[in-house]
Amino acid sequence: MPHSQVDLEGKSKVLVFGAGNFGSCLADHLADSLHEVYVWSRSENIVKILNSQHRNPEFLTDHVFPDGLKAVGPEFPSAALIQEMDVLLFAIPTEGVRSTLTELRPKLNDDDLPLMIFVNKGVELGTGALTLDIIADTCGPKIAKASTFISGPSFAKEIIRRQPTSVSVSSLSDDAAQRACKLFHQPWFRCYTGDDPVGVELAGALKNVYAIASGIANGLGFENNTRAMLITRGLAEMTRIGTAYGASPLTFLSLAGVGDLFLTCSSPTSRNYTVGYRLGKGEKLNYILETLGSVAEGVTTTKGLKELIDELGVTAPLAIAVYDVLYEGRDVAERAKELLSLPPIRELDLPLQGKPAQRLMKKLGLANE
Ligand SMILES: NC(=O)C1=CN([C@@H]2O[C@H](COP(=O)(O)OP(=O)(O)OC[C@H]3O[C@@H](n4cnc5c(N)ncnc54)[C@H](O)[C@@H]3O)[C@@H](O)[C@H]2O)C=CC1
Ligand SMILES: O=C(CO)COP(=O)(O)O
Repeated sequence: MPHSQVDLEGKSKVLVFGAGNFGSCLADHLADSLHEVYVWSRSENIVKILNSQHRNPEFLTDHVFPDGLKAVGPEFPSAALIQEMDVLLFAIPTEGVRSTLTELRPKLNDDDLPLMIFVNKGVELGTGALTLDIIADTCGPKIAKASTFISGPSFAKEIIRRQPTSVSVSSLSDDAAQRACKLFHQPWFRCYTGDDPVGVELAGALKNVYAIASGIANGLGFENNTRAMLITRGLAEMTRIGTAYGASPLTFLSLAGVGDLFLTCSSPTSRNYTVGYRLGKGEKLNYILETLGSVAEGVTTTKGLKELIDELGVTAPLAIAVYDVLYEGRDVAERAKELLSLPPIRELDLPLQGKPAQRLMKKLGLANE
């Protein structure tokens, strides 16, 4: 039976790309549900220790992984292994997606394509591209249209302890979203399907920028009222950007939207919040990134977002302020003071345009010229 027809309520073969915090935790979740799971790491040490001691020496180091979980690498997985898989799950930062898919593409069997699921939360540096766009460029529209995006309030450190968690599972293909949902859904990991991957991707990427802002505010000594202001005005800004892009405004009220925004703006478990907090305390960005030990996608996303905001012509004072602090060397306290001195505006205003998403849908053959 072709992999695309495999009923994922049964047991599936899954290859996870990336053995960082999120890749390891999702591999653990799926192996625990008795799927046959392989995780690829570029680190020889991680592969060795995961296979011999069922531990990841760099991420989630306290956790003992299921015996059935197998690590592969550091070489890129072989065509033979890839073609055996029902599902490929990509848990690598957005900056690595294009090169990974370029290497993967010739190894795929076009007559028997696996379900492809992406969990990264960012826009590509230099191009501002969403992952859906990167997939279309590297793998073509057929694979892009069937790709699925999982996003939502989901700290790896809590999933690994089976804290009840919910996520948005979105794809242009309802069948693919349903299959991904069946694969992951458990009482402690509830999945909600949807058909706005553009909105889900934008929400997941943008919330990281506002998490940096929230961390900065807390680092500067501001408390709960200020955080609530940032979350609410951040949501208005995200929705404005997303709607101008062509996403549904409702997506920003989903788990991938306000759910993840609330989570990452409120907790030091968030790496993006932590980057902001340390900036607010006066540390230098380079030093923070060198010592963080894990990716904070919001830092690169802020750069791509600035270009997108300019292109769309939307008002996004919080995102621009984060950009100024990260990339223009602006002093955090001074920049916060400027934000607080802005004149009042109408509270809710959504421009309905959507040209980038329309261009992307045309590329995928889903919209008329
Ligand atoms: N940690 C979390 O709680 C969550 C993370 N995410 C997203 O998942 C993605 C991965 O995040 P984490 O696993 O937390 O990051 P991490 O920093 O813990 O691990 C990233 C992993 O990707 C690998 N990697 C980096 N560049 C690569 C490349 N070019 N090719 C192949 N592998 C590469 C690294 O070696 C590492 O194993 C990010 O986009 C993040 O926003 C999403 C939800 C929750
Ligand atoms: O996206 C996340 C949880 O949903 C993780 O956030 P950080 O990348 O800021 O740690």
